[in-house]
Amino acid sequence: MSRILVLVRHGQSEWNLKNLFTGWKDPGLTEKGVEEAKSAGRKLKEEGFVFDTAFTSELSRAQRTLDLMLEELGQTGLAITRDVALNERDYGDLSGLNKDDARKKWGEEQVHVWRRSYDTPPPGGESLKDTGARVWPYFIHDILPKVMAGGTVVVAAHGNSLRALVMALDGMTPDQIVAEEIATGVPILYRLNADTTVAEKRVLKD
Ligand SMILES: O=C(O)[C@H](O)COP(=O)(O)O
Repeated sequence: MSRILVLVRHGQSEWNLKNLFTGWKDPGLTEKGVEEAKSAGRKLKEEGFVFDTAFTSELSRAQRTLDLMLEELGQTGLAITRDVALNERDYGDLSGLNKDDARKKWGEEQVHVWRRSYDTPPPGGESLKDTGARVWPYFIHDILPKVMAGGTVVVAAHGNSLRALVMALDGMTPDQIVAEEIATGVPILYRLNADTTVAEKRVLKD
């Protein structure tokens, strides 16, 4: 019974590099992002992971990251389920704006609240709570049963869709989640107990 869940945020995107709010926009990976994805795959291979199934969002940066990891793992034929529920938080009216320009316009504190608070949505977009309201049910109905069946499951997704998942798995409060950052291309491993609680968590940093 392995009950392993691996979460990976996509590698650096073109808009991460340009420091733009991205949300549901769909830029590709940079060269560095491609390298980060390959390196995540190599780390998982070194650890001996063989996945039973994979999940990703409907955005190409997460899909490409997953494909590159699976190539490194020699698992290109793996079944992949793509679902909009795993997409990045919708950044609404901020999408496409430069993050430093936004700080100049609305102030450092307001922008931080939009980016990291639990329940304050950016204008026209989703709060982390809103993002969780679509990520959590999808996780419970579609992903968790595969893990609980003894599977080894990989999820390639986004900074905030993964913050929502980590919040639930780690039992974090709305205050605690403010400080949680998910790095690009760094696998986060969870091994679950038979009652779905977390037996072990490891972050595969360099
Ligand atoms: O959508 C974005 O801009 C990024 O992927 C995540 O942004 P954040 O660091 O502001 O949450």
